[in-house]
Amino acid sequence: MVVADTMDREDLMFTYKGIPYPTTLCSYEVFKAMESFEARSDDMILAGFPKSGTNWFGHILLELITTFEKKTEVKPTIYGEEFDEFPYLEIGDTEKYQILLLLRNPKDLATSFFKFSKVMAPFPTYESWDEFFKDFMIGNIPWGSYFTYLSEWNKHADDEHVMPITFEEVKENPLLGVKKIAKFFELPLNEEELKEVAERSSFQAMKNNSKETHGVFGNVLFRKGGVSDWKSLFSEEQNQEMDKIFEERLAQTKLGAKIKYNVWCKV
Ligand SMILES: Nc1ncnc2c1ncn2[C@@H]1O[C@H](COP(=O)(O)OS(=O)(=O)O)[C@@H](OP(=O)(O)O)[C@H]1O
Repeated sequence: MVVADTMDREDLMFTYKGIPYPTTLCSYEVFKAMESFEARSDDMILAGFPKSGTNWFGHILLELITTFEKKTEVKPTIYGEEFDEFPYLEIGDTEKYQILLLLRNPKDLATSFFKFSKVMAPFPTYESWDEFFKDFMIGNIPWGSYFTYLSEWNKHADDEHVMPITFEEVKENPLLGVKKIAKFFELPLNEEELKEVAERSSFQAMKNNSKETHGVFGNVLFRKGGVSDWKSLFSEEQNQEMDKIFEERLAQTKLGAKIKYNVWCKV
C-alpha cells in the first residue's frame, strides 16, 4: 500500500502558484528551491506535460547521449557526476539551456491521463470518464491545465534554444524524429547509430524492457503508445467542447499549428 491510498481526496493535491500538484510526489520546498536553480549553458532539458510521452523522449535522449558517449568517450554529467538515468527537474530560467519541448494532441493526452489516474494512487481517481473530462477541461488535474501549459510555452515557441516536437510526428517517422533531436542537441551520430537509437526507443522495445526499467509500473506506463485512442472515449459533445476551446485558445498559435489538431483530433 502506498501513502496516497490512505489519504483523503482533498489532501492528494496542493497548489503552487495556482497549479495543482500531487502531494506525495512534489513539495512546496522543491518548487521554491527550483526558483534559484541555475543551469549551465550545455544542459539539456526535456519539457513535457504528464502523459505526453516524457518517458519515451527521455529514453531517446538517453540512447543518443550514451551512444555519443561510447563513441567519443566524453561522459555527460549531472551536478558533476556521471549519470545513467534522465532525471526529472522542473523548469527554471528558460533562457539558459537547450529545451526539447514535447507536445501531444490534447485528446490522446487526456485519454492517457484518465487511464493512468485509475491506477496511479497519488492522483485523484474518477468514477467515470465524463467526470475526468470536466476536470481536465478546467485544469483541475495534477499539473493543471494542458491548454494553459501550451499557451504559456507558446511564448517561447520561437526561442532558438527551444525545439518543439510532437509525439505524433515521431510516432509517424521515428528515425526522422531521432535525427531532429540529435541535430538540435548537436550529437554527431551516423545513420546506423541513429537507426539503432530509434529501434531501441520503439514502443515495443521499451515495453518489453519495462520490467527492468520501471518494475511493476512498466505495464501501466507503456499502455498503448499510439494515436487516436481518444475515439473510444469522447462523446460528440465532448469533441465539440474541446474543439471549441482549442480553436479559441490555441489554433492561431505556432504550437497550436504544430499539434496538427485537424489531423489528429477530428473525427
Ligand atoms: N516508445 C514509445 N512509443 C510510443 N508511445 C510511448 C512510448 N513510450 C511511452 N509511450 C506512451 O506515452 C504515454 C505516457 O506518457 P509519459 O511517459 O509522459 O507518462 S508519465 O507522465 O510519465 O506518467 C503513454 O501513452 P498511452 O499508451 O496513450 O497511455 C505511453 O504508452
